Amino acid sequence: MRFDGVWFRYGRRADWTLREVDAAVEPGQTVVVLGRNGAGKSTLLQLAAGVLRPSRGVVRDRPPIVGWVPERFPADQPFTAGDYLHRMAELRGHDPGEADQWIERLLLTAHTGTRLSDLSKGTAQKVGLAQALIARPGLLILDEPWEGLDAVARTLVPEIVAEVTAAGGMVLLSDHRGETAHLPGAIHWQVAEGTLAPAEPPPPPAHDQVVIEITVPRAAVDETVVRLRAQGHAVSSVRDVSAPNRTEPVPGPTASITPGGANARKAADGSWERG
Ligand SMILES: Nc1ncnc2c1ncn2[C@@H]1O[C@H](COP(=O)(O)OP(=O)(O)OP(=O)(O)O)[C@@H](O)[C@H]1O
Repeated sequence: MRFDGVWFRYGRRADWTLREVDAAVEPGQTVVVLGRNGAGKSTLLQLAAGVLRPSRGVVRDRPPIVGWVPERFPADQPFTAGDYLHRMAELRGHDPGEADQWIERLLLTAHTGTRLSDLSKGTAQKVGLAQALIARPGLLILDEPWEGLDAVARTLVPEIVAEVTAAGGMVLLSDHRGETAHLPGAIHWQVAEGTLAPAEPPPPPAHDQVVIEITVPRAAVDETVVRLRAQGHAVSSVRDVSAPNRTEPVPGPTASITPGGANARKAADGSWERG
């Protein structure tokens, strides 16, 4: 699917929300759209979904089945969650029972008899996700899929994304808090000032990280730091167990480490010298 010279504004006299967007998503690819609040991420996703039409330019080669999960599920509908999902399965030409696998997987069984308007935000989001997946989409569009979800459901999102892409589908999702940093293989786009550009993945949020302490022989310090960094881990310091209060920062991702490397020796003032 590709955006071919796409421009968009919300009214004839409004400022352009997006200008000259040229970008492509390949089958099996996950694209994370980054950008601050109001940058135009949802607008871009709705153009991809076909919910909005470009003011100029065109979106080409959109897969025939699109699953779109808006940032807020429109819960103002006169159905229970179960009725709604069974009807959506039917509308999409599937057996209504096919909704049940998603009801179970997304832990919605206890909520099937609840009216959509009485669901919590997170549960309503899961109903929105289920309706998109029932369709077996070739393009799955998730607008801030982490918002409002409980811890269990949050872990399901990367799993589901991986399944859709493994089946050759494309996934386009927005993330203003950088929570999707660890979606393996995803590419990133940044929307800013109305334009779209490729971006580096943001670092994982601090609350999503832990510190693991490991102990290695002194002779293996250099090699261990290099290997851990090559595996994508952040190594920030090395502590000498014989001087527990002395912690040496490890400069730069490629710089050699302190203290001192394999042949280091301790100086009289307690600092480490290279051997
Ligand atoms: N229906 C609309 N009519 C007019 N302007 C709109 C409409 N929807 C969004 N906008 C405006 O377009 C701009 C981009 O909005 P959009 O929702 O795409 O941003 P976003 O990056 O998704 O932000 P957020 O993270 O807050 O959802 C904003 O200035 C917003 O106020």
